[in-house]
Amino acid sequence: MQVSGEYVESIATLCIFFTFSSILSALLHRQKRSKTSLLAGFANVCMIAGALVIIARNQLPEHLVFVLTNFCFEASLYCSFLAMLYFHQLQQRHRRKQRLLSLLWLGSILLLTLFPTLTTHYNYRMLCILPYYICLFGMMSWLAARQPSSSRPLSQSICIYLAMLGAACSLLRLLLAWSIDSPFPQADDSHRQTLLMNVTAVCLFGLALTLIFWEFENGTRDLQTLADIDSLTGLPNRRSFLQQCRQRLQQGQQGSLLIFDIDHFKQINDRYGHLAGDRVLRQLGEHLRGLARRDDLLCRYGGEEFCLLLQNADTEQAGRLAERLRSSISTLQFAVAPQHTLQITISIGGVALNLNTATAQLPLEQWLEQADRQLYQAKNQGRNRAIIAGMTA
Ligand SMILES: Nc1nc2c(ncn2[C@@H]2O[C@H](COP(=O)(O)OP(=O)(O)OP(=O)(O)O)[C@@H](O)[C@H]2O)c(=O)[nH]1
Repeated sequence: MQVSGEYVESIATLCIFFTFSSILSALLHRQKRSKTSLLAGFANVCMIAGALVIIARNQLPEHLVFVLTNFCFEASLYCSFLAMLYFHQLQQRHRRKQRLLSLLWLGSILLLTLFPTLTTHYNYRMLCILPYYICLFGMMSWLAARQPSSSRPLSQSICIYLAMLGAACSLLRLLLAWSIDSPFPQADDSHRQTLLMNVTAVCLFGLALTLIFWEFENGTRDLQTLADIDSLTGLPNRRSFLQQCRQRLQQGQQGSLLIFDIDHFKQINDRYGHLAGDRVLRQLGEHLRGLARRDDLLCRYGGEEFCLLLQNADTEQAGRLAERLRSSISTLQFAVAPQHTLQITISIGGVALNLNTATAQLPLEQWLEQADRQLYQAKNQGRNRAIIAGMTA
């Protein structure tokens, strides 16, 4: 049986993919079994099936080898495409595109199976299969690029470039194959085609693998958000606040620490219900976010208590800021039910973190205790007031 040089030279590359696939399976086992991971994993299984067909080419009719390998590689590309749709939850929105591309895929395979004479002309063969590759790679780079992301993760960029490279290689293959009117390309043409085919195969494999990493990166980011953010107000929680405060203290930064607490919050819960209380906390969180300066650290410390670390603010500045905060909150209207609003007041206790004094080495917990003591005083003195480290603002 005559064996195309194109296939022989590809075997080494495809064997390398086979090795990579073991790493991939290991990764898949560590991941939650989402549809994206499973489809991307299946894409690589299809690649390996294609590679096995090539390795066993001497035992199979040449025409069958050609049809089977293309079936496997096209299936692999289609699975990667589906994985990307599932990853971005776009599978419902792009139903028509999916149908069109699956028709293109099956159509090209049927054409090659039913009309074996087509395979005697290299350019016709390529015309049957390469438009599908160009379409799918092109669509994948478009899908990956249009996903909004404030800071583009590395996997997203790699996905975009791999898909663009795959589309470019397939287009170049088609252009170069156009003039080859024989069953197989000769010498130089064959080398060029093989090289481009191998690069396309690497793109295919890389895409599926990168999609898995992308999902993994997103998952890690989501977990981090869950660990750091209070789900009711969207503000940082106590844990992440304390962590950032400690970092700032270690860097020797000056500032003041305020703890504030809604006055008689229990009455709001008792009178309007817990959900209304939640609504008040959420709205207060939004107002505080608007009032805090860019470098300040704000958090929901727990229950109806919030904390604010004022960057570079001494006792006097902290007093002024606390007073401004207290008076602006007391004028706001909080919606607790449709067409029902109420006003609240807060009490504030604060302390300046003056690191030039003898207290510079105090651990953060002691600063918090001091601020809490001032808050306790503010409550005892009748609420709706701010007391900063002994001075009343
Ligand atoms: N709705 C709602 N209520 C909460 C939440 N966390 C704590 N609370 C309530 O906040 C109330 C706090 O009550 P207290 O500690 O007695 O304080 P207070 O009524 O604000 O009185 P003072 O602080 O002394 O002015 C309790 O009723 C808690 O159930 C929450 O996430 N949502």
